[in-house]
Amino acid sequence: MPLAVARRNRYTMNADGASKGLSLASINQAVVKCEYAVRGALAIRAEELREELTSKAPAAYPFQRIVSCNIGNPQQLGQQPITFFRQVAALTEYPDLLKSEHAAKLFAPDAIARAKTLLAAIGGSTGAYTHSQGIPLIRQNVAKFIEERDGFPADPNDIFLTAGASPGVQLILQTLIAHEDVGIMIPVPQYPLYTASIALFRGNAVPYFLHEEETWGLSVDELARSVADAKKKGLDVRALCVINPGNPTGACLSVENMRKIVDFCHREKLVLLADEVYQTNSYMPKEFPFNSFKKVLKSMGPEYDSVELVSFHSISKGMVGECGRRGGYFECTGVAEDVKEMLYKVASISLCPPAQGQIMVDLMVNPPRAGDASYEQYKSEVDSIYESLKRRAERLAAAFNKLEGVSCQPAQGSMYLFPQITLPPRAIEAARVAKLEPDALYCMELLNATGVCVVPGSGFHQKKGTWHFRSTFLPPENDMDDFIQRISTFHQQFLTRYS
Ligand SMILES: Cc1ncc(COP(=O)(O)O)c(CN[C@@H]2CONC2=O)c1O
Repeated sequence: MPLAVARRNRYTMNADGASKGLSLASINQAVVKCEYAVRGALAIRAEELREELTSKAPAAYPFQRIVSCNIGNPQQLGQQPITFFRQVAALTEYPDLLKSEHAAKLFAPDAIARAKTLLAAIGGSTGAYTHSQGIPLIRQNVAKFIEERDGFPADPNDIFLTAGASPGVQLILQTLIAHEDVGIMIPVPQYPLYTASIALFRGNAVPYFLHEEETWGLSVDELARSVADAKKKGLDVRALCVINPGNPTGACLSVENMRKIVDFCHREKLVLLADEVYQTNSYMPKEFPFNSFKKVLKSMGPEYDSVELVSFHSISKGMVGECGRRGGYFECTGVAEDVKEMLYKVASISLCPPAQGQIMVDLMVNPPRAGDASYEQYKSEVDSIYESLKRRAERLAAAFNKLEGVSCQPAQGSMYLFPQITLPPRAIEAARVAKLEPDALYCMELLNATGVCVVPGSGFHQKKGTWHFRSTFLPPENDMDDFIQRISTFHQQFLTRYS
C-alpha cells in the first residue's frame, strides 16, 4: 500500500477498516489540544451539581445553590442591566412599540430618539444582516469615543465591530499565525482565550511572567528574556499581548511601564495586542488610572508611527455587563490598508456581528450625557454598580488575606482576585494520585463542599511551584457574608484534612 494511502488511512480508518468519521484520532488535533479553563472541568462539574440540586432534595448536598465565580458574568449573579440601554434595545427589537400611544409613558424621550436613529442606521430592522465590519454610524461613534478618551484622531475605517472581543482576538491571532513557528507573547498568568486560540491556530504561546510580588507588575527585562528564549528555540515571534487591566491579576499598568512596552514592540517589530475590555473596571483611579495603549503610543511621537497596535473592547465588562448580547470592537492603529482588507474579507465570511450587540456597543461608547432625559438615572445606575464592585473587590481580598497560607494582591481593576494558596504536601500528593493539579484538587473540593465554583490557577498558567485560584467578586453584596464564610470554613477544613 502506497505510503500516502497508509498515512491517510491512519486518520480515516479504524483497525477494523471502518471509517473513523468524527473521532478524537481523526479530527483536527489542534481542537483536541486547546484548553479553556474558565469553562473547563470545574464549570462542567458545577453544572452537573446545579442540575442535581434542582432534581434531588437539596439535603443531598451541604448547600442549596451553586455560586458561579468562575466567569466574569455579572448579570448571572444579579447585576441589573442599565435601564436606558434596555429601553433602546427593546424599542429597536420591536419598533411597533414606537407607534404605541403608551410609548411616551414607558420609554424615555432620549431612548425613543436613539432607537429611531439606530433603526434608520440599520435600515429598519435588527433582523437584517449589517455591514460586515459593523454599522457605519456605530463605528463613527466608536471613533468619537476613542478621540474623546485619548485626545488623538480615530478613523471609523480602522474599527471592526465584533460579536464580543473574543472573535476579534481570534481573527487577529489567526491572521498573525502565518506558519507553525510563529510565536505570540502572552502574560503568565493569562486569560486562556489566548493560549486556547494560539493552539487552535497552531501557533506557539511565548510566556512572559508577571511579578506577583510587585502587584503583578510587567517588566520589560522579562519581555526581553522571553523573546530571546523564543528566538533561541527558532520561533518567529510576531506579537505581544497585554491585558490591561489584567485578567486574572487585576493589575493596571502605569504610563511609564506602557511607554517601555511600546518601545519594546518598536525595537522587536512586534504587533501590540492591547486587550482593554476592563478599561472602566479601574477601582484605584488615582493611584492606578487606566490609560489606553492608543493614547500612550500616539503621545510618543512620529518615531513610533510604525508600531502596529490592535486594541480590543467589549460590552461584556465594565458597568455594562451585557455578556450574552455579544458585542465589542477592535481598533487597528498603524495597520496596512491591504491587511485591513484581509481582516474585512475574513470578517465577511461570518457575514456580520449581531445587530443588538452592535447597538449595545453604540450605547456603551455613546451613553446619555448631562442634560439628556435619561442622564441622571444612567449615572446613578453606573455609579452604584461601580461602587459596589469596588467594595466587593476590597472585601473579598481582605477575606482571602485572612485565610491561613493565602496571599492575595488587591484588585486594581477587572473583576477577579487571584490569591496564591500554600498547599500542604499531603494535598499535593493526593492531587498527584488523582491526576489533578494541586490547585485543581483544592477548587474541586471547594465546589463539592460549598457549591462555590472558581477556576484553578493552573488554568491561567502560573510560575512553577506556585498555586492559585481565580474568583470573581461578583456575588451580590448581601450574599457576601455567606460566601466568605463558606470559603473560610472549607479552607480550614481542607488544611486540617491534609495536614
Ligand atoms: C481579558 C479578556 N478579554 C476578552 C474577553 C472576552 O470577552 P467577550 O468575548 O465576552 O467580549 C474576556 C472575557 N472574560 C472571561 C469571561 O468571563 N470570565 C473571563 O475570564 C476577558 O477577560
